[in-house]
Amino acid sequence: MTEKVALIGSGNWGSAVAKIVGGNVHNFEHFDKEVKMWVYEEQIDGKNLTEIINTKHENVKYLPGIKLPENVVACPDLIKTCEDATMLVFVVPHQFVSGICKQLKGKIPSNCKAISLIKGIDVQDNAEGFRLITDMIQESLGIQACMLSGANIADEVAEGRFCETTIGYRNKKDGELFRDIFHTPFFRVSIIEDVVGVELCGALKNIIAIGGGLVDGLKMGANTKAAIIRIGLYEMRKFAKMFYKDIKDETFFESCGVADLVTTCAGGRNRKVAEAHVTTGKSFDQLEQEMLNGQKLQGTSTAKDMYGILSKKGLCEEFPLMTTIYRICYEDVPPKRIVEDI
Ligand SMILES: NC(=O)C1=CN([C@@H]2O[C@H](COP(=O)(O)OP(=O)(O)OC[C@H]3O[C@@H](n4cnc5c(N)ncnc54)[C@H](O)[C@@H]3O)[C@@H](O)[C@H]2O)C=CC1
Ligand SMILES: O=C(CO)COP(=O)(O)O
Repeated sequence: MTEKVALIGSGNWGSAVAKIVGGNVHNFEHFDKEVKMWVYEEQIDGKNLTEIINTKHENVKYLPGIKLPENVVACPDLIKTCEDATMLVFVVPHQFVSGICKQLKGKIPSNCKAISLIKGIDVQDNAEGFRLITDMIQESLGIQACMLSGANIADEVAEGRFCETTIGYRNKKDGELFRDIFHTPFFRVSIIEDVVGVELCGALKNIIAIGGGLVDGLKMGANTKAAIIRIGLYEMRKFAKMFYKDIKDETFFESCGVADLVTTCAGGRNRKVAEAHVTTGKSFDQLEQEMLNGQKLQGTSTAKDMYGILSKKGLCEEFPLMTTIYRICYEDVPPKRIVEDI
């Protein structure tokens, strides 16, 4: 059977993976060579971004300087992008997934499979708990979803610098199929049977990355950064296992676990904006606008979601690092409390 891949999202990471997937479909007989990519349409110098991508073969706003394969076709219509696909790759900031799933409901082939590359969780107002993005995709669209996450800063991946990543699967055949479209000699994919573990590592590390940036802004040095990473990993594992006892310990040693935590505390957007929060005193929202040119921070909203869950369950004292990071982001608590309150 011929598989047809559609990419839902075309931001910084979405564009980097478009380069990989567009290249890899040529390596296997069973993949359709056209890869449609849904673009949230916007105007750049009076032109549609989709038109620019389809003529220049470059996402000039979200991944400038990187050529995309010509078989990646940008499309502003979500339904048209997905209606004939058998493999859906979700790669949008987490706050937009629920709206996308609502639009796609009943509009995709029933034999579709999905993979999420999204680092975040879904928390509805007044809800006690939270929902995984892969569960949201599965429940709203009635299809199985794998999860890909790893130490993967998009610009470095797009430049072809070696790194690893992790795919979590429930159904091994799906995991292998998705590995085929992502694996390259410079983007090494491991597949493991732990969707939830891979997903929670990716979501929670974004909160800790804010902590990494705060201590950079405070010029606290390498030992303090290492402490934030260690305590962060401890809280990530404790939280994940508290809600999902079947998550495997080994998952935290994969690229999606400790490696992503290290890279994101060293070089990610959450880190960069948190550092600037300390040095400028500006709010995270303002800095996101000023520094990221339309890219989205995931760590602050995840910290808020997490705090909502912890406070409703009376668990804040058990997770002092995540709680303090939330308070610094949203309650004007001074950044130096990051080391005083943990
Ligand atoms: N950038 C990176 O280095 C990495 C990002 N990720 C994860 O991948 C996911 C997607 O991130 P990026 O591709 O970097 O996105 P991004 O941060 O570049 O986000 C901007 C994208 O959101 C779109 N957008 C804006 N408003 C929208 C709306 N109302 N509805 C739908 N889309 C809208 C923009 O058009 C643009 O494509 C996130 O969960 C992120 O944590 C994972 C690994 C690496
Ligand atoms: O997830 C990432 C790297 O693996 C990117 O992190 P940021 O969103 O902080 O840039």
